[in-house]
Amino acid sequence: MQSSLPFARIGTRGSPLALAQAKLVRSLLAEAHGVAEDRIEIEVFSTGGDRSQAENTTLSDIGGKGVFTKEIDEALLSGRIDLGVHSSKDVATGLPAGIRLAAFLEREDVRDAFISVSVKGIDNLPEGARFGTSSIRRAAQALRLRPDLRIVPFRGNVHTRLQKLLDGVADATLLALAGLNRLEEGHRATAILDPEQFMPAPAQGAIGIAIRDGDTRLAEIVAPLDHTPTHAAIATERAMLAVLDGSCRTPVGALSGLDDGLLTLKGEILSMDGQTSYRAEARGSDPLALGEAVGRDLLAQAGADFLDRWNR
Ligand SMILES: NCc1[nH]cc(CCC(=O)O)c1CC(=O)O
Repeated sequence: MQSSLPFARIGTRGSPLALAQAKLVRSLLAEAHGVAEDRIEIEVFSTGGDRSQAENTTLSDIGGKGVFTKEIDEALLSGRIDLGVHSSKDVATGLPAGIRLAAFLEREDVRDAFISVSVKGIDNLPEGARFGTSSIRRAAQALRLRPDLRIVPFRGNVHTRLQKLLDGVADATLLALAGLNRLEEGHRATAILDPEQFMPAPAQGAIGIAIRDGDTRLAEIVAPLDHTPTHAAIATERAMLAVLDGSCRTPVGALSGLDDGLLTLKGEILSMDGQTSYRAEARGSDPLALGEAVGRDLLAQAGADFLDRWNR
């Protein structure tokens, strides 16, 4: 009888990437606790972000925080599920009260991949080529190098975007190598971009697990899955983002690392057209303090009203 009770219920979005990530968490949890996988349930939620993709509106149209997590957050708070499994970069810096990102799996490759069916790299794109992305960061970083590119909105899940390329909707796109790898599509990358030049999104490549804050049973369940260096890296990148924002209307890149036991963080903000950008970097032992320091340095360089000046 006892063994048929669910051990834990996971909430996730329904995209192939989200499901692959939820299944990975399920198998790691089953292994860590010696329970059968079928005692860990996966419940799929459609979020505002998913619906906007289907309707082909933009994320800024629907706006608001937690567009990829709201429904999962609510199910977590109501007790319907125990764990929310997310791509950390899709989780707003201001989580609802009562929810906490408690564990992060070891980070996948943090870099962006360049994908094209016609050319080997961004430099080889012909004048005025169509660059498919709905990420304001990727658009700004591409336009910085190639102001002639025409940005084409490119939403939908990873497979949809790859198919759009094959269909000739755009000449090239950028995708997170992490997502491609988790879908066993890493071979689709035409080139892997230098993360110093194309700084990834804060928290890119890391699966995060949300729990109810203060629920010690849940904290114990996820603790064995937490990868300490990834946790520190995501904490510092998200702390930087929180200072800057957290408007999804500002192109922001982050790159953290470890150097001689100290955490390092580089951050970048760009104007929408990529023609103005600021960088800051620092090192430290406290992830939150480091992220806040780099974020404040960027704000000071750009001027706190940079959002209005750049993006009007
Ligand atoms: N916004 C969509 C999204 N959220 C997380 C990933 C990739 C996986 C990750 O960064 O963990 C992607 C797709 C992409 O940017 O290519």
